Amino acid sequence: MEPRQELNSIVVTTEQMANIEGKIFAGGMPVAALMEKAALLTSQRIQQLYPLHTVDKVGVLVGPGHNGGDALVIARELHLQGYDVCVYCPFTKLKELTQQHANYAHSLGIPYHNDLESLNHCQLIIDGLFGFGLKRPLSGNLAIDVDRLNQWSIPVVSVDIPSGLHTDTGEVLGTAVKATHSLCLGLWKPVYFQDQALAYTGIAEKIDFGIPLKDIFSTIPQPIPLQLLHKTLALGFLPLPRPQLTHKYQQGHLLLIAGSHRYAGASILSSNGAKASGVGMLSVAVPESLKPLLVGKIPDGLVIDCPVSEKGVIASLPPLATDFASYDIIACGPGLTREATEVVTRVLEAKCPLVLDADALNILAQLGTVNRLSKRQNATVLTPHLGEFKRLFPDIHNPEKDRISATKQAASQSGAIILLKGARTIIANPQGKIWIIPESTPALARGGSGDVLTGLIGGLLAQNKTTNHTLEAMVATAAWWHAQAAILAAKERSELGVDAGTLSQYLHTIF
Ligand SMILES: NC(=O)C1=CN([C@@H]2O[C@H](COP(=O)(O)OP(=O)(O)OC[C@H]3O[C@@H](n4cnc5c(N)ncnc54)[C@H](O)[C@@H]3O)[C@@H](O)[C@H]2O)[C@H](O)CC1
Ligand SMILES: [K+]
Repeated sequence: MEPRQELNSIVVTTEQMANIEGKIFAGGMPVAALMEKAALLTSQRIQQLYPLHTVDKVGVLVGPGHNGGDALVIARELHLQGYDVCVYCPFTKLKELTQQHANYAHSLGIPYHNDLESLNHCQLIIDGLFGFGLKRPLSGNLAIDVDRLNQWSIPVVSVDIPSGLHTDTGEVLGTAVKATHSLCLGLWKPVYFQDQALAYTGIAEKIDFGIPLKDIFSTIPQPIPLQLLHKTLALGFLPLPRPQLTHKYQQGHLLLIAGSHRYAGASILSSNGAKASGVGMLSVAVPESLKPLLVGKIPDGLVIDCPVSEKGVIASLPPLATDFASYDIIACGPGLTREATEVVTRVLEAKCPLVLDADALNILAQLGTVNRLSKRQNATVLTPHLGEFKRLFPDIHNPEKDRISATKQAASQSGAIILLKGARTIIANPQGKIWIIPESTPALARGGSGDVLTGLIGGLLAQNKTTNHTLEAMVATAAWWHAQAAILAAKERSELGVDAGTLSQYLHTIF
């Protein structure tokens, strides 16, 4: 990978970004020159997105800090290129450099308006009110202006981030600009991968304005703490290498424990996810009454029939399933129901890595033993959605307000690898390494798609003994693969056409 391409996968916090910036300035780069570099490239991108023949009148919102300075450089450049530019700056006191750009824009004859309403004839709005310097909520007339702007149907390009969002948590501070496009300056910031901010960021792009690699890599620790798993990286992990000379057990043996009378299909869907991973051997433990169904649907799986309770739930695991040493990985949970306490208690005694999903998570929450997972001999992977996450970690308040930090905290306190499902799925290990899946599709918000993921994760981890990838990287890779299959399926069949069965059939098509 080319060195600057690697930057596409790095996400930096506000503090790290400020430190990187500090190093650039300490090295002697003039502040004004850095702003000029960043804002010039941003204005060029805006001209590509909104060429002069399609857009004529551009309104520029200018804030008091350097985000406002960027906006004024953009205003100047667009004006020089022939756009009909006007400015609205609802502040009297500006940072010095911003004030200088304001004076120059004024001297060029760019008109300044005293109210937002005067910009409603524009065909494009540039939002340069606040960037990563926003510390307190928008209030008063400023908040009224932003709410008014959000009611217009004029495209908005936000510079660096939509004004009003917290750069790290993605929280809306008072109110925030709903952008059509956001042009993130230099390096990706967490806000772009926090679910709560996605309604505001629009189409997001990064503008690489040439931050020296040495300043980046001397600031952020190794391994990179917060990383995006995009195609280039994922295809470094996938497909897993398969030696010429091998046999089925060498390619991993997964035990899947799933299903109940009520949720019979979950065991089939997770088996299909596991099969798509290419796992060498798949054993599936299901209620005995489901065995004929499973044998019919998963003829290549070894079906283990388990005693069933009156409620149609696996009552206990037979010896074949509790011979834990036979398995490289156990994945447990899809469709079990919350009654299968015995199963989860028993499976926690296994020494191999364990993937727990769905009702296994709810049972784990009931058992109250989540913070003792670090005592297990091998890794545990928990794959909650937000509701399950809240039951598992009730002392992590409002995880939706900062999903990245919440996932990191959960991994640290439980000693497990946590995969928090969402529009931007987050994976954290107990040491603080975080992977983010940068794209997905709402087509995945559908019953059964999580079951497919559990099987896929289990199947990939079972084969991981032939590689030296970290477990969390493989968990993230499974989530990336799952999302990509859904994106492709949605493209070919529409979002409505991505039921869980279809999804599992698309898994092998992405390569
Ligand atoms: N990353 C880089 O290397 C570069 C970043 N650039 C741009 O600079 C901004 C960050 O600039 P900064 O001046 O630090 O902060 P802001 O412009 O976001 O605004 C801070 C400014 O606003 C005041 N303020 C904060 N909250 C409020 C509020 N609720 N109401 C009113 N006023 C508020 C605060 O007191 C400050 O005065 C970054 O995002 C980039 O756009 C460089 O130009 C290029 C290099
Ligand atoms: K902004």
